[in-house]
Amino acid sequence: MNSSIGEVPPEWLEEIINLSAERIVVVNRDGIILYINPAYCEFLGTSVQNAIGRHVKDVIDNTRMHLVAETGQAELAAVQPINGSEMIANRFPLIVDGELVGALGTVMFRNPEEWMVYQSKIQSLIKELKYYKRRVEKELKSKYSFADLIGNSPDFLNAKMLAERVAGSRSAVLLTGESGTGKELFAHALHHNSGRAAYPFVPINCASIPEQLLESELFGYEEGAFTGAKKGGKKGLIQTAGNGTMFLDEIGDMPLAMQGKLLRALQEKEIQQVGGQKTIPVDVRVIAATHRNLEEMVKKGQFRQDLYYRLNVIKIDIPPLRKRREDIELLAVNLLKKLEKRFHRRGIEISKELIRRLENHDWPGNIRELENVLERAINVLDGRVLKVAHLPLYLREPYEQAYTVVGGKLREPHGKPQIAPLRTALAETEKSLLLEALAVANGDKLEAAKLLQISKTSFYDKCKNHGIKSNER
Ligand SMILES: Nc1ncnc2c1ncn2[C@@H]1O[C@H](COP(=O)(O)OP(=O)(O)OP(=O)(O)O)[C@@H](O)[C@H]1O
Repeated sequence: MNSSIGEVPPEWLEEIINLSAERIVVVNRDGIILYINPAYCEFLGTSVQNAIGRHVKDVIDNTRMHLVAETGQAELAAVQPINGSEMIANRFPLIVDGELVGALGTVMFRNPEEWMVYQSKIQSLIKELKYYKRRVEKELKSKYSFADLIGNSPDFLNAKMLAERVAGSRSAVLLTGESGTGKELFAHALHHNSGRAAYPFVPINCASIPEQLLESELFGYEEGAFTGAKKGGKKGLIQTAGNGTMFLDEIGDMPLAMQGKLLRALQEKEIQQVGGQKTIPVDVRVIAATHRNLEEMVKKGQFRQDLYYRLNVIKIDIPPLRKRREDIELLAVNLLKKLEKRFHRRGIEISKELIRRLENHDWPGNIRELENVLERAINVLDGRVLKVAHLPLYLREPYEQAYTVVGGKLREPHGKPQIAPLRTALAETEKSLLLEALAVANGDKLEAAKLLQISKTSFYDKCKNHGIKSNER
């Protein structure tokens, strides 16, 4: 073994030992003391000269050093009464060149009180660690089951029944449907009902991760792979999903170069980190989703055919809300219950007129749009009944009396103006515009960002700030 200890002047060694452990003793296999430091001797009421060469049992009360030197079994943090004090002792077998030659004993803490102080510090760190571990685990658990998928219309029930049937399979699933139809919810439920439920569910939004970062996010990287790479490297999301499910949302937005790398990983069931040489085996189930027409994209050369076949083993098409209008009332009632919990409200009712209005809308943003509309309505609700007047402008008739936010003023239906705080008014207007852009763009976020003349990243950030779900990772 290479060691630089020879470089240290021999006269320093004893001081180094004294500094590294307050009290220290070394015995040979027969339990004879070969070394003991002055600090230990002082505590024992003896001297170094007196102790060296004697059996350890004759020098230290209640010692077990000779036993450790015989058995080779370490004893850590053992309470040992010495000279009337409870000490915390560590006893290690000394193994040199593979052979047990004796034992090393250290007394870490002078008394249990000192140990308690250390312990309570470590204990609180362990508690903190456990807390964060639980949080991360919770984040990576699927949050929804099939019971959370609301709807009784025939097309929706068909999709749900197919999903329930294939949940336990190892095969890849491709979820198709417009934005906001519930593809991510289906993915959660599929994972929840599979044999992988105890392992992570890792959603990855292929559209929201900048292209240059996607590879290192998916595959991870080794230390020093590129400038700015974290020390120790970083585990990729595919590895994080180990034994669990990886949900590749907006797969149609994955750049072609990455599609090739992903296909290789899925076929070979192993990955290579960016800047790394070794192959890491991975076992993940893939659920992919898109609102795009992948077949068309394959024809146009925008999506790899081989990857399409690999992902499209089981295809589940989720119908848009306008094709299941009969579910709107049921959905609105259920979403309202969810929102009531979030906003700590109770007993809110929905007027029949409002339900009719909701049923007549085309919902380009689907259930996400419905959820946002109801959330907005709760925010401007003063009584207990949600009415058409609480809907955003684009869902109302132009002549209807309504709550509006105009020039920073919240206007009630009967016309009495109320001043709304500027920040609230601006935020409300921004949120409305984001939703309207999404609605006009048929839920296509890239298109919505273009309409608003802002970047895709800024659009995602704003959606996130307003709780408009954009599945960012
Ligand atoms: N069947 C349903 N029952 C109850 N809530 C639903 C249902 N479908 C969707 N939702 C709710 O609608 C919102 C949008 O759903 P989700 O994010 O799953 O849609 P998506 O199709 O994945 O959207 P995108 O393509 O934009 O990522 C979520 O808040 C979800 O909880």
